[in-house]
Amino acid sequence: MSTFQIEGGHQLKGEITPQGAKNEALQILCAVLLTPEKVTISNIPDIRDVNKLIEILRNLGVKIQKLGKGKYTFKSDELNLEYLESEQFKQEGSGLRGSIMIVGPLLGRFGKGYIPRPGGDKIGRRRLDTHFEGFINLGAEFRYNKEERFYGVEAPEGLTGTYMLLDEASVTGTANIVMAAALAKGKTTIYNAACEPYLQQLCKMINSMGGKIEGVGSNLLTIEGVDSLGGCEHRVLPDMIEIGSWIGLAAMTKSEITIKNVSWENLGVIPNTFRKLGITLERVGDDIYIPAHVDGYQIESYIDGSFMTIADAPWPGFTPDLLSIVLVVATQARGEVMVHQKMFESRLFFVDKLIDMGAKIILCDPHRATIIGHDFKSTLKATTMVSPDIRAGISLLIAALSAKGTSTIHNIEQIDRGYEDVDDRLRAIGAKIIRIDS
Ligand SMILES: CC(=O)N[C@H]1[C@@H](OP(=O)(O)OP(=O)(O)OC[C@H]2O[C@@H](n3ccc(=O)[nH]c3=O)[C@H](O)[C@@H]2O)O[C@H](CO)[C@@H](O)[C@@H]1O
Ligand SMILES: C=C(OP(=O)(O)O)C(=O)O
Repeated sequence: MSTFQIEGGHQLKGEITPQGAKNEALQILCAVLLTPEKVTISNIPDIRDVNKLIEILRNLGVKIQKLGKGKYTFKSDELNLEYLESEQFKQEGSGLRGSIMIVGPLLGRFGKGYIPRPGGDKIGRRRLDTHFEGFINLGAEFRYNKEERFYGVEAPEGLTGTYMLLDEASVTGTANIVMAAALAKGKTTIYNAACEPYLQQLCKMINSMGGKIEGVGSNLLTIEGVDSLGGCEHRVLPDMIEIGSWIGLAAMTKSEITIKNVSWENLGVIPNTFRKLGITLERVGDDIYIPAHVDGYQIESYIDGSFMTIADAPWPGFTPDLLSIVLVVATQARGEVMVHQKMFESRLFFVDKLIDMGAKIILCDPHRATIIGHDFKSTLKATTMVSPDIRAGISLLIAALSAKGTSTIHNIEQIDRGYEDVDDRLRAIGAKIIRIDS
């Protein structure tokens, strides 16, 4: 378990460039399995989850070449499908959430796909029903080995397109079904599809491989199956969750920061949600400029004067992955806000660490927390904490950077799952942070 030691209370200053998006990269990497031809992907973030998935692809027989930082070619022309039934795969496949998305392309192309119960954040129930109901709708046989927690789908005669209404707009579920349907016979219509930029990027990639997907960006996708898909080049978008994290960091440490090349048109309601907390952020070309908030920031109320709530919702609503950051930023705002995490039931429990640091938070129930901001009249106190999940981890890091004294965060592997070289990049803008590997 590695550790960060953080000396807080220093203003930061400078420019930071977001990494490629973790959750898009995980989808795009799985899509290389759709074709025997070469696929070139750039802006792949160098983070634990992505590197684990690349390792799984390599063990599956994908020929992988690194061309430079974040740029790789993949060729899935001679796959070793026996790996899918090995003990090694049972270990490796369960190491992250994103591995679930190898099932769709394998099922579409080879008529079978297997996966151990995938890992990822322990932030509440993370069911896979939407994925497997989708595959069953396309004609696959489903089996589940309860003891080994091992899932399998098979369709030796191939898949057949159909209409389906998803029970929920699952992000990885939609990606999985889209990839399977891209190689099914006939037309598939997916209603209540998730439509995050991650999915829009996946659909654009499949179309550039010769796929026929319409409705990209909406919750109604139509996929005309094709016999085979070809190679392509794809660039991963900047990580919108990292961008939101740096907005929160800038406000909370009263720092003047420019976030470079953010792809504004793909940020949805994220900038305005931070503005509701009173944070000033300006669009300068494709950058976000955040001035130093020397006089703090005032949470808005609704037009009728009622109390602000920030809640998650499927895209184009506010992403649940940024609510932990909103919550920590609110601890130093002027005013009160309720954070309502509707999707995950265990993602707010990390607030006890913030309460230990002196934050005024009432955890109303597992989904809702009310935060009464300090308006910097009282700084958070440094402490020792353990990072429970990726977004709580970065939120605790932001809290530590704003706190008085030296904090310690253990289990920073959780942060490394999704943030590339986070300590180096934050040191470059003035953060006092030391990594202690163990
Ligand atoms: C690898 C990856 O891409 N992970 C992301 C993906 O996870 P993942 O694809 O696993 O998440 P899902 O979209 O399937 O579901 C997330 C949670 O929200 C609930 N739910 C979902 C849709 C809905 O309409 N109503 C609803 O309540 C689900 O029951 C579940 O508890 O999407 C999540 C939701 O944006 C993000 O937090 C994760 O970072
Ligand atoms: C919950 C997240 O990741 P995963 O789905 O990989 O656990 C996240 O990125 O915030």
